[in-house]
Amino acid sequence: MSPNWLPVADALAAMQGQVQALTETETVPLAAALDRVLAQPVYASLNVPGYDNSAMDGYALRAAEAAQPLKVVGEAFAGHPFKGELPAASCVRIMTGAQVPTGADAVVMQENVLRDDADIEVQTTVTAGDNVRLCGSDIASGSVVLNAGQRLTAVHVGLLASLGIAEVKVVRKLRVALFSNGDELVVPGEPLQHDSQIYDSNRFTLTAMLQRLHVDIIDLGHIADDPEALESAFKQAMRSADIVISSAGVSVGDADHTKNTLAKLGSIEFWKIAIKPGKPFAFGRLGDAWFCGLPGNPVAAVVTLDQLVQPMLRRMAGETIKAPLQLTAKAATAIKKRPGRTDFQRGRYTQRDGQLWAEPVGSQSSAVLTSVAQANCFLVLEQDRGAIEAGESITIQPFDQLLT
Ligand SMILES: Nc1nc2c(c(=O)[nH]1)N[C@H]1C(S)=C(S)[C@@H](COP(=O)(O)OP(=O)(O)OC[C@H]3O[C@@H](n4cnc5c(N)ncnc54)[C@H](O)[C@@H]3O)O[C@H]1N2
Ligand code: MOO
Repeated sequence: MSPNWLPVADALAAMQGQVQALTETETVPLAAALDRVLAQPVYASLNVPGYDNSAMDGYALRAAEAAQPLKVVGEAFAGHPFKGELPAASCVRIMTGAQVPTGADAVVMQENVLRDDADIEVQTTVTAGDNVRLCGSDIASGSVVLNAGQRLTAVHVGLLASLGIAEVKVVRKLRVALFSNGDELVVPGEPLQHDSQIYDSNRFTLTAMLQRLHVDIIDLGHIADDPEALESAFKQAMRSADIVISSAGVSVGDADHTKNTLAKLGSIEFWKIAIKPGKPFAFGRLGDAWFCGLPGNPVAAVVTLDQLVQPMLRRMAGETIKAPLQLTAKAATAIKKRPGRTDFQRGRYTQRDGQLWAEPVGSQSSAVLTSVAQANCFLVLEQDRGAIEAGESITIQPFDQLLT
């Protein structure tokens, strides 16, 4: 193995260590809060539920009196409570969500009650607290409901609404400039002029993956393999973005100008990672912006954005980072692998007889995007590992939000 290839964990640690979370914030209404990152913790200013209420349609009563006939003295509906205290030897007809009357300490489901005009007979044993949802049992007033750094899901938005919160302070969106590089590239929709042209698929794949991260994308199109054109794209990108991402031109070919341009306008932090695919990944500084140069091979671009750039983007966006979900599976077939790089092979996992099984799918060439389309996970094969036999344990990483 070349000593210059940085292990994946070291690359991730270096990127995480260097970038900082944005400090600018904005306040957004709840309806626009989905997928934004909280800039400060949210405290509950009230109890949820705000009062003891019934979990069932039935009768509110005192558990200690449940064995005797009880007189129905009134009704309680959600939003329309029973007024006053429950008299002795009586009960209140109550609906789900209605406030439990003062004095009552349990609710009996109507299915467990015999009703005869104005009286009921309870047909079951009753304990105080039965079918009562206590005030503050979901959220206690004064408690932290969500921490700063939380990316808001639909359920988080619902929690905030349940507290009466109409707007939240979030970290401003990350600005990501993106361009692809290569004389062979043609924009989809335009005709290919000759045999050695290809469609610029990477810019569309990467844009779509970035959309899942809810960043603002500054699309600079595709740039020719020309140092001057590249320099001007770099300059435009670094003026407008927090992070600049490019595809292709990071290898050692005569038309691979990305690295030199980065060195000229900024600095290269590292280049060449022990990852397969994606080895010629470049990371550096461009003025106030960060730069990630993804390799041109379509699968390498996908893997490096997902595995190396995504955690860094999340950190810059102010998010508290979680390690990706990794599971242990058994290899369903033998798997080709050479020691030297951590492989992210495209695979499929299934569950059979209580056991996860996984195997590579399609071609493992980094030019073959269809294998990613057929896969549902990465087979994460450790750097020092060699060929794997069927039945050996392997680590899999189910595709995350960027790839599903
Ligand atoms: N002598 C060496 N050659 C190569 C090495 C190496 O270490 N030594 N590394 C190989 C690896 S690994 C990769 S990955 C590629 C990376 O190449 P570049 O990032 O410089 O990209 P290009 O050479 O321009 O293109 C590679 C490949 O990808 C296609 N491509 C480029 N852009 C797009 C796009 N926007 N959409 C779709 N496809 C794209 C391009 O046509 C090439 O086929 O270098 C190896 N070579
Ligand atoms: O990164 Mo390259 O895609 O390993 O072939």
